[in-house]
Amino acid sequence: MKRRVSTSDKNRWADHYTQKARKENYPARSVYKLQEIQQKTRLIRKGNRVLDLGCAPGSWLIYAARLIGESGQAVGIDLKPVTTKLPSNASAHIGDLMNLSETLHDMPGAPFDVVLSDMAPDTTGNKTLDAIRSAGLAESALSIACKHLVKGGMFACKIFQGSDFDPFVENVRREFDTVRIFKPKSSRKASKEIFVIGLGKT
Ligand SMILES: C[S@@+](CC[C@H](N)C(=O)[O-])C[C@H]1O[C@@H](n2cnc3c(N)ncnc32)[C@H](O)[C@@H]1O
Repeated sequence: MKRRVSTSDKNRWADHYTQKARKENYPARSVYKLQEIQQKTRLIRKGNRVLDLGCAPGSWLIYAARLIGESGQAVGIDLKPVTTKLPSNASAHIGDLMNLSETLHDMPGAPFDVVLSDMAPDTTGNKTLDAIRSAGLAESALSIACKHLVKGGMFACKIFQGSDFDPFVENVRREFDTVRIFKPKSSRKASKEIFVIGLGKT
């Protein structure tokens, strides 16, 4: 018989990742989504230059900085400041990525080996509207990746599934050798979020 998932079960689940993040000194449990993506695709490598779009509060940035080591460089951008202390090979900048693409040429580390986007809109509760906004952010991330990735570069991007999801995947397919769609275990089952991964910028 199927067991209903109670609110307390959901809270326990959330607590598991929150507590693990706290123990491992990450400011957010979203780090485990990138960790799963990394285990599946080996997206980020030692010495890489990584651009992290929507980087606050900074857990992806810290994890990426660990993977790339001292010879690499991780640069993050977000509407909000990152207040967590970052390692010396990582930096965070404030900016709105819906209209910042051109100025990214001047960023330290550009052009990049990897572009990540965990950008998400403030959710309204209206799933259709949230998905449209998420797709706008994902398209903006893809356009940044196309302008600022090296040939052969990698891309991983969050999007909420909705009517713009399939066209977005097609747009990524046009720009990369291989495309994978991935729902991490650490992502809430009820969440519409999913990751589109582009391997090998053409
Ligand atoms: C889920 S959080 C990212 C968490 C981050 N990956 C981490 O592990 O710490 C999503 C972020 O996207 C950012 N964001 C949303 N719209 C943005 C925009 N237009 N420009 C820059 N950042 C944006 C939000 O401010 C928010 O911090």
